[in-house]
Amino acid sequence: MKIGLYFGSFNPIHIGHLVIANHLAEYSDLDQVWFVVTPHNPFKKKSSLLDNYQRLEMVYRATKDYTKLKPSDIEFNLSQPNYTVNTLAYLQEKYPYYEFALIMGEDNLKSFHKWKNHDVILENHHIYVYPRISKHNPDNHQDKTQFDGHKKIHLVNAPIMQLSSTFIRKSIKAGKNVQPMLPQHVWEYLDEMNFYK
Ligand SMILES: Nc1ncnc2c1ncn2[C@@H]1O[C@H](COP(=O)(O)OP(=O)(O)OP(=O)(O)O)[C@@H](O)[C@H]1O
Ligand SMILES: O=C(O)c1ccc[n+]([C@@H]2O[C@H](COP(=O)([O-])O)[C@@H](O)[C@H]2O)c1
Repeated sequence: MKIGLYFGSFNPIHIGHLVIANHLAEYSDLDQVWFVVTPHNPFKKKSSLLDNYQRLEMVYRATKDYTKLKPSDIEFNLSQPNYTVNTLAYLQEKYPYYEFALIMGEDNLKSFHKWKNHDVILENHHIYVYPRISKHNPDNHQDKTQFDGHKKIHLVNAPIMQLSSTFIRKSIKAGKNVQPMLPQHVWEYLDEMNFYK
């Protein structure tokens, strides 16, 4: 079975994440997509981050109606900050019969050379890259990366979703209605818990 791993803070998970994951589960050779909730992204500050289990709960609620999409708390008990190479090694040992691939936006591919042991990741795993307009490159002219044409990197024609968790958090704080940007069950939970206000 081929599993695509979609790593993120998911603070909160939004419909952009869900559309991408569903596209990969339905239109690529991946059998399932796992949302791996990262306790601490090595490149991000921890402030404004909700508790791990609250972010996991939102991912659980967002995915419970989709058989091919699953939440994963695998990084909660691994050492922090969470380096993807370590998580992949742990998962491969725990599930030796599964084939794990990475899912990332093309903006992330541009900084992939800075990830810990990225060469080891590429040696052992395929990466599915979907189009994404970078905050730093809004015209989206295609910068070359050292990974262009790499045989383990697969470009996927998923829709471009211009949403971010940061935008949603700021909007909630400013009293805006964010309901259409979130899966319904996530919005209900978030509203009930008064998150990000
Ligand atoms: N609108 C989107 N379309 C496609 N991919 C996205 C979108 N938003 C986030 N991602 C990607 O999903 C993964 C998890 O996202 P993450 O939890 O960091 O969300 P985010 O919306 O970018 O968060 P934040 O605004 O808090 O930095 C990352 O690989 C990120 O690049
Ligand atoms: O392993 C690394 O060195 C590494 C560096 C930066 C990011 N990551 C992973 O990539 C995920 C998405 O990153 P981001 O910055 O787009 O939220 C994040 O949740 C981490 O799991 C991993």
